[in-house]
Amino acid sequence: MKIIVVGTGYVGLVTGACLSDVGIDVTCIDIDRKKIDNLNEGILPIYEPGLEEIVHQNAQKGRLKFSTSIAEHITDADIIFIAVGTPEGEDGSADLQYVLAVADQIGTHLEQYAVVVTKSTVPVGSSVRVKEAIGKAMAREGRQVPFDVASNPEFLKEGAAINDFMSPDRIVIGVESEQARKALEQLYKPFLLNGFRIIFMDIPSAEMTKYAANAMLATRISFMNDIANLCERVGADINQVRTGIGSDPRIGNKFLYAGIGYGGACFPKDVKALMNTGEQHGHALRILEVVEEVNNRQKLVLFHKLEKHFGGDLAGKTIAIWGLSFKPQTDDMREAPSILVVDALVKAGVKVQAYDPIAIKEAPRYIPHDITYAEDEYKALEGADALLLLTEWREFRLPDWERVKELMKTPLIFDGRNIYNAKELEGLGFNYFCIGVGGVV
Ligand SMILES: NC(=O)c1ccc[n+]([C@@H]2O[C@H](COP(=O)([O-])OP(=O)(O)OC[C@H]3O[C@@H](n4cnc5c(N)ncnc54)[C@H](O)[C@@H]3O)[C@@H](O)[C@H]2O)c1
Ligand SMILES: O=c1ccn([C@@H]2O[C@H](COP(=O)(O)OP(=O)(O)O[C@H]3O[C@H](CO)[C@@H](O)[C@H](O)[C@H]3O)[C@@H](O)[C@H]2O)c(=O)[nH]1
Repeated sequence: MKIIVVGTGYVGLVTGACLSDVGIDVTCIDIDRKKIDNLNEGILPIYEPGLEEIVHQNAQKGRLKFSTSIAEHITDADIIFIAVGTPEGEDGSADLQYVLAVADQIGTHLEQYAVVVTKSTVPVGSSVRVKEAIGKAMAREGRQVPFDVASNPEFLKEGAAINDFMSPDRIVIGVESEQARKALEQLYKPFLLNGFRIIFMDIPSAEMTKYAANAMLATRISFMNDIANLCERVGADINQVRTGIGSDPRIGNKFLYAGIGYGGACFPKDVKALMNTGEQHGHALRILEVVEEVNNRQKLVLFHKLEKHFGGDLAGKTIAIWGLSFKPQTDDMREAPSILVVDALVKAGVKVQAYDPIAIKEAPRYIPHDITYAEDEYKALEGADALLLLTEWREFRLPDWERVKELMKTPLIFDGRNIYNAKELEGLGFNYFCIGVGGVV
């Protein structure tokens, strides 16, 4: 079996690497020549735990190749994955231009039957548009080659992508032909050995499943953040409330963590795209409007606590930040709450000293201010009036508190991820604030 994966970002590279790791011959294609040149030299474009090793091993064995040319590699491909970006368009809809450009290329060069699978997150109806774009390109070239389209949305989480791909809870596949169904069943066999399952459905339902899943998870997070803010006001503790409600199997204990709002390459844009689909079909998704509003507000909740603490005047203060990426174990800065927090701090006249173990290289592309990027977490604390914990990297969990206190001008901590223990820190002489805990605020 031979596979092509078009788009070599977080999803495409993980998909290509993991498929090659079970023995399949994979070529990853990207329009970005620098990315491909680097990959051919063993340099990865992203940070994802465990990915580098898999890429190197399989590239060495000749099972995983990288190229900029669909034309050169499409000849004997059985399955072609489209895994390019679907960024937010001006009106909030998913921009399909990259997906359709790939479809055009496929139609231009396809020589024998293949299944064209959309892995990118795309609105309902996109597979129809992919099919049309392929057909149009074939007509332009004066050829007719049989092909099928399918939808196989990806559910991996950044920072845990390899495990999510290798041991998926489920694989969702939308098909409209038996031949496509068989090809994809065969492809995913190696991943089903541990009892995981493929859920086959029609294509529109598969496309909708992806958005519904992300919108549901985003809703849980906004719900918990809203409850957390209420907990602060009534003297309850969101951490205890989470344990209490999470023990009900109908609710479950995952994705219930209050914090500084959801960010990343997916939830913010997918919630907007689903709302846009609703509007286009005369059915406004009112719940998601509020989910988004609560999230936007939550991203600045820590800043407002800090501002309140200093009586509304932050000018001239030095603030340390630990963590810039939108979540731990990734260098991804897309829609990271840190971008808004830094912006608000700088506009309030604050000197920002930030540290992130991995995203520190990527951060300046997203943070348009001249802030200090510290070499390590302790350097960021020098002379700081307060510390804001924005991303719960493991290495921030048990710092040397005595050293932290010595370095800071004032022992004041605002924890945006609730990773520290209020009593312990207060015992050590810190003034501690977190999210959703009455009495601590
Ligand atoms: N990042 C995630 O965790 C995640 C998880 C599940 C689904 N998704 C979805 O998967 C899709 C890809 O997301 P991503 O985060 O991997 O994107 P990304 O921005 O990291 O990568 C996209 C890649 O596609 C390449 N590309 C664009 N046009 C191309 C073309 N015409 N030919 C070849 N390559 C082209 C770009 O150069 C880039 O390398 C999106 O629809 C996203 O919503 C993302
Ligand atoms: O209880 C929680 C869980 C997550 N988050 C935040 O939510 C965001 C997203 O986190 P996560 O879902 O772990 O990472 P992503 O890589 O964005 O993964 C989501 O988006 C992907 C792209 O569509 C999907 O494939 C995944 O299934 C889906 O979890 C981050 O800002 C987290 O800090 C919380 O605030 N509280």
